Amino acid sequence: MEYQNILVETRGAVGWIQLNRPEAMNALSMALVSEVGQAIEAFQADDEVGAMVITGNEKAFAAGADIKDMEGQDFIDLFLADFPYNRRDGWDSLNTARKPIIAAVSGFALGGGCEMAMACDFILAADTARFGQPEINIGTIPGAGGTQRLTRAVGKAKAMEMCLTGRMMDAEEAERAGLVSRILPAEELEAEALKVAGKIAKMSRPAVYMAKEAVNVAFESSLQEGLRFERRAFASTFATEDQKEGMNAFVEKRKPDFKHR
Ligand SMILES: CC(C)(O)CC(=O)SCCNC(=O)CCNC(=O)[C@H](O)C(C)(C)COP(=O)(O)OP(=O)(O)OC[C@H]1O[C@@H](n2cnc3c(N)ncnc32)[C@H](O)[C@@H]1OP(=O)(O)O
Repeated sequence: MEYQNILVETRGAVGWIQLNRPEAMNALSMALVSEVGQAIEAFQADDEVGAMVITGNEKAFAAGADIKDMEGQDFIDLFLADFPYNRRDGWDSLNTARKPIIAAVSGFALGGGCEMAMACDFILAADTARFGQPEINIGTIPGAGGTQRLTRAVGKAKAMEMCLTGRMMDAEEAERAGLVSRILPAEELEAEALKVAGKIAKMSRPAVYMAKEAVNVAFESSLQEGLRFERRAFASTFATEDQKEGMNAFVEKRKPDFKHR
């Protein structure tokens, strides 16, 4: 598969996707989002890959949707196309991937860039990372999940302030607020993201899928429904060979050898 706007490679068991429009701060053109979706689908279908990483460059993870693409659009164009989800192969693939996806963020993650990072399963941030939903500055609002995912991640007060004023959060504030799982020195981000994704890729794949689904259910259901889902998913791991192997290995004081079955 030939990609114009992203660099894609397999690093061990990790699918690596690097946004690559440095001249435009990795602005998310429709073509770029579509290619991200195609890469995710390809890695999802590849049995050798157990987790993915999406990253940008040191200046920008992504500075949002491509404003030059969008500026000439009017309501009816966007409404009928269901923008920005009109490239369903892009945002939908990200939102529905079963393999875990880590966002490794350096520099700006703004607008759709912040939304793309939040749509990943968790964010590892460089100490240079800056997050924001600045759409208000250009007379619009977030459209790819910003008002919803940011509010769930950092709470109403911070999300409201950021969406109403366009204020950015630096990496430390983002970590304190729960938006990112960890901060790393910028020069260590890539290696650490690869290490963490590689670690996940070695785990039992059915258990990884169930853990991801169960955590995501917490965002979409009541506590009781979530707890019931978790118990059912927990019990079903006992139908896998990997659970037998994992627990045997613990008892026998050795490393497990998961077969993803
Ligand atoms: C997905 C939705 C529905 O939620 C909608 C959105 O995402 S709307 C977009 C929200 N994002 C923004 O408003 C951020 C826009 N960018 C900036 O504010 C700044 O570029 C910056 C703070 C990220 C960086 O500033 P600076 O270092 O001064 O670099 P610039 O000279 O501004 O940018 C360099 C180059 O990149 C182009 N660029 C940057 N962002 C975008 C963008 N979102 N879309 C299109 N192009 C972008 C910028 O125009 C410059 O290119 P040239 O004009 O020099 O060719």
